[in-house]
Amino acid sequence: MASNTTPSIVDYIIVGGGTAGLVVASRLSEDPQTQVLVLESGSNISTDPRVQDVNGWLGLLGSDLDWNFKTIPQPGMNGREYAHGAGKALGGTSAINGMAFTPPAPAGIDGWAKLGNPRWTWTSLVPYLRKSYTITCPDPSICSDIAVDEKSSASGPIQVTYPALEKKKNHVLIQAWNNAFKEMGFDYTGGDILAEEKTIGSRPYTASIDPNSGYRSSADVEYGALASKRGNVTITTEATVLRVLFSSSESENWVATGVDVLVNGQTATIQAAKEVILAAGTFNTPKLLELSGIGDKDRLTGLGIPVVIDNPGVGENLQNHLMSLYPVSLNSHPDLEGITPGIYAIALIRLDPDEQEKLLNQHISSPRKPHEKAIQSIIEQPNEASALLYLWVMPGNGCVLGMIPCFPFSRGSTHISSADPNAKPITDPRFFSHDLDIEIMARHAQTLHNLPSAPALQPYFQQGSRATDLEATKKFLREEGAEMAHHACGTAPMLPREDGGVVDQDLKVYETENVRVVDASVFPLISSANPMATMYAVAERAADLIREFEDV
Ligand SMILES: Cc1cc2nc3c(=O)[nH]c(=O)nc-3n(C[C@H](O)[C@H](O)[C@H](O)COP(=O)(O)OP(=O)(O)OC[C@H]3O[C@@H](n4cnc5c(N)ncnc54)[C@H](O)[C@@H]3O)c2cc1C
Repeated sequence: MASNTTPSIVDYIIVGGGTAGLVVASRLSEDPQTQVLVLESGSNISTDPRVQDVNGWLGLLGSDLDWNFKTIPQPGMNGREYAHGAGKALGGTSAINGMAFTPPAPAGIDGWAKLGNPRWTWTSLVPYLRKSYTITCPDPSICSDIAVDEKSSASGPIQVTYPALEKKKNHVLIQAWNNAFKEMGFDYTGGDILAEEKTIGSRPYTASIDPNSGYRSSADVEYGALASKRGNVTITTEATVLRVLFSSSESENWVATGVDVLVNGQTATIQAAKEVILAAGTFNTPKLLELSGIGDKDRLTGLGIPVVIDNPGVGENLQNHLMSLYPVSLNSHPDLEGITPGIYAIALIRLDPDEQEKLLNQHISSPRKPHEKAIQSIIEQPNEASALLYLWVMPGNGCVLGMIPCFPFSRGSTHISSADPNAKPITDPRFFSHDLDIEIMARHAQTLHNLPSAPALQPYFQQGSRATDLEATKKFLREEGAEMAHHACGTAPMLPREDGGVVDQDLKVYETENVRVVDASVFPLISSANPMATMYAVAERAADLIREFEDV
């Protein structure tokens, strides 16, 4: 798959062979006349048992396959700092992640339009979601048992399945979970996972696992393999791009001529006849933009980097999910004999609407910022969720109940602090810097802590002792109970320039002729849940924009 002979000129240079980069490489190379080069820092580990093993992904964090980014201490979280994973390998983070495959909430994507991108709506994205994955039941009779509709409107390279459904024994606990949420007013939503009618409700857990091989189905294994069969694609691994090069601006916009890349210990210049596409991820893409002279002029000048485009939005708007985990023990109940470990089910829930309205009025001051308005308009809709809960059975009698608030209000940043390409960026998510985040999370944490005593679940769970008083819950979350999910995005956002935007609706970097960003840094608003499914769809659409199949 990977090549040692890197061409010196191609049509498209894709910086980063990760989740998004390999989708774009695979689609652009469908035209045999188009020469595509992927430059990836990591190596090709597609057949490495460590990544294939779907149960071993937690062990990849902090390994040689991880960029090992870190946040600075977070004042809103008792000064804690966090290690943020990011895949350094062909396949990028799709090769090391937790594989939860959760499509975005329709209203969440419509929020992108509300933020100033009228042509990015749920309706415009859904064909690309369908184009990116195929979902298969482990066994049709098993799926009908739990009311999963076998029919799906999707057919694409990423293989998705329902891992917990395979063992019929597991269904009792899943049914109990569904019943518990039904009792709370959140009905089960089986069927097509691209549910358009409503986001709230419980649903089966779906993961990017190939049901035939039982291995991880990642961008390298699926899209990368498609691309590498073609003679017009070169994938060079262990190649780190240092900067994008520009010709002096004769016209209104800057033209990228290529990149400088470190490969085999040597710096080489590679030319792009058409475009440079940055797909280096949420932390490395803004870093590369800044190293290339695109960013806040004072920051760049202070570091001795010649300014190409003064855009203070680069590296700002960082968003990430927080999560809270509640370890509980299962009872030795006959219904649970022989159950297998793994994530069983999820549920998307919302707060009591009156309480939520009070909170929004109390904690958002006027004038409301664009993202505050957009989030409010999403979570006020009766069918939209403000948190995702999940049930994860551990080996033995252990179990973890998890909760992730869907749309955080806090915004952070990631910036270079040195012109040295080897230096890590300084990342400050500013968790809980917006009051609403702790208020909303604490209320959902109370629901989480009460779950084991829900009538439908109570026979199966030993009762825990977590505080449910609101103030105590807030304190607990700040001090130890809130953890960072690895869903960072938004640091080169698709937004109007005056609102801090870095790319336009064609994903083109403002004031450039031919530099695009296609990775999670363009998300103007975080996906309601795990972002990988959204990433694949955005990358599929980006490929059509680049080859002008679609005129947004
Ligand atoms: C531990 C962990 C668990 C997660 N679990 C889930 C989950 O279960 N479900 C879910 O939906 N999401 C999950 N995510 C998030 C999700 O995987 C990411 O949001 C998504 O994969 C990001 O895709 P991307 O294309 O933006 O970046 P990436 O996939 O990270 O791709 C960027 C690529 O660029 C390369 N690169 C960077 N800099 C350079 C450079 N200078 N030169 C050349 N190459 C470079 C990188 O090595 C990498 O391959 C998880 C993330 C982590 C870290």
